[in-house]
Amino acid sequence: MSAIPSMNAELEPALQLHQIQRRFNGKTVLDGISLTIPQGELFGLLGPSGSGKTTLIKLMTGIDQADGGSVRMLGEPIPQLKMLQAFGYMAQADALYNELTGKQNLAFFGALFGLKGEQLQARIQAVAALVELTDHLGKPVGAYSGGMKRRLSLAAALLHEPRLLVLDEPTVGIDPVLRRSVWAELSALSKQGVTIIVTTHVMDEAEKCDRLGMIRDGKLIAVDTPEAIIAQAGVATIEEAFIALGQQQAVRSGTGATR
Ligand SMILES: Nc1ncnc2c1ncn2[C@@H]1O[C@H](COP(=O)(O)OP(=O)(O)OP(=O)(O)O)[C@@H](O)[C@H]1O
Repeated sequence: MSAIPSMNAELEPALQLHQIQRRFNGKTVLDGISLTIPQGELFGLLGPSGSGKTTLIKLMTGIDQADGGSVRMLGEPIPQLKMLQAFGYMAQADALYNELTGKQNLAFFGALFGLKGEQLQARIQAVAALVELTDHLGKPVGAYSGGMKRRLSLAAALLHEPRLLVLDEPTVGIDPVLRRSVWAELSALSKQGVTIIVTTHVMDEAEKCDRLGMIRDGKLIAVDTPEAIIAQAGVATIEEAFIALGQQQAVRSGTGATR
């Protein structure tokens, strides 16, 4: 595992968001979001397209800054340069170099995290095996399929063995068999104490999370275990809960939307 940023980091929540506000061009995109995610939790963020999931995830890592409220990662205020080593981030759009091979891409990202020599080579092999790309490491990324690029981005986020993983729709474009193996690995990492925050549209993925945050129109409308959210909505599945709680929120906020 990478170095712990502060003496008390073991005792701190992985993330603490307090009253987060974010506006773009005068429009409020995140509105008063408060959320604490303890270390070791597998936390899922669920919400319709445009509800603010990516914006929230960017604020959690310090890639973007809130207009109001505060974010702490492992007890440290975010954004902060030294915290960049503390987490692995997989963006929704793959930030890969098409003209470089898969291996060269991983070597580049590994070097950014201070990995070198045998350690770097060993980590490249380990993460490539994990996402089943070992046989494709020598190919230029421009020749990869969309799913292969997603898998390479996930491998890059895992290279430096971060204590916190922030993944924006990591399984989009990945076939169901590999999706299952990626989730098996996320569950295994979570059991080892790695905190994982993941956005998803896929309901069976949401059910695998320890807790879920449902976001709608920039507000957190439910935060709890999948079972408790289903019970709260008085329905049988997460998908139904998602629809029912969304409709209740729409009625409360007077938007009338039914998504
Ligand atoms: N840099 C930006 N400038 C202006 N508007 C933005 C910017 N980033 C996000 N938005 C707006 O904020 C809202 C929330 O976007 P966000 O990408 O966070 O949603 P999302 O829930 O991640 O959606 P999806 O599931 O489709 O990825 C949208 O209305 C989007 O257009």
